[in-house]
Amino acid sequence: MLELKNVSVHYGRIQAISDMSFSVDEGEIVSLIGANGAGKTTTMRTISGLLTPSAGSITFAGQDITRMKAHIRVVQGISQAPEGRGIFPGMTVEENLDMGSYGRKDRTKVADDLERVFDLFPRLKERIKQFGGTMSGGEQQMLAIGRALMSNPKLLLLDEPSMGLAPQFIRQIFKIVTEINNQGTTVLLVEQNANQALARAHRAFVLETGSITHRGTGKELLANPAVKEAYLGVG
Ligand SMILES: Nc1ncnc2c1ncn2[C@@H]1O[C@H](COP(=O)(O)OP(=O)(O)OP(=O)(O)O)[C@@H](O)[C@H]1O
Repeated sequence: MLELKNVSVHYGRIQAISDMSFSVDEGEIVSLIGANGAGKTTTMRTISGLLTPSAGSITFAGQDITRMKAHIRVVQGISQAPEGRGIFPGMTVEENLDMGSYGRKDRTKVADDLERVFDLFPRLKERIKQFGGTMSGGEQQMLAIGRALMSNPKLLLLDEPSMGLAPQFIRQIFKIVTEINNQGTTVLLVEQNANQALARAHRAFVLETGSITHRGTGKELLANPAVKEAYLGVG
């Protein structure tokens, strides 16, 4: 479904990603783990089209999207719930979700997608008229994921969905990620919470200073001694 080939990304002269290659198959949950500054967010923003690679190529569903504009990628089926959520604080839950379906003409299907979001996150339905900015961190994360689902993506990009959340919300968010995937949406997940991200992933990659250093199934990486020592808090 998605393939990055020899991708490099620069911020001016600073190289954030070096010669990165990986793929995501349809139906998978793929996790990208790594420390602060490893390049996880840069990778996500490059896939969603907010950054352009300085080298390499990205294909999605058989199409070269390396230089495609971000809003066209959304129409093609790539949607991102960004790091830090990025919801519209002065808009209600309903308006935030509406923004996620902006421009879609298939309004009957949009109504079905809204039902899907409310089934996944009943809390959003209860709070439909509440302003986004007054919701708790966990609720805002639900709203960010819900809004991303409102474009009916084939590939959902989740950038650190567990960041800053209380433990009960973290468990809930990861459970919902699996549920979204079971419903047929392919997921690329970026996380510092390596334990959960690997446990939920079909395949995973470890990113260190802009390069992939380990790859395997989620289970393999959970059992890998080097990954355990560096990311899972056990020797
Ligand atoms: N706008 C920017 N300008 C210059 N350098 C940047 C910019 N954004 C990120 N970087 C640098 O690029 C590298 C990768 O950053 P990135 O945010 O992708 O890492 P990350 O793995 O997502 O980290 P975090 O978990 O802290 O968000 C870092 O060295 C960072 O300092």
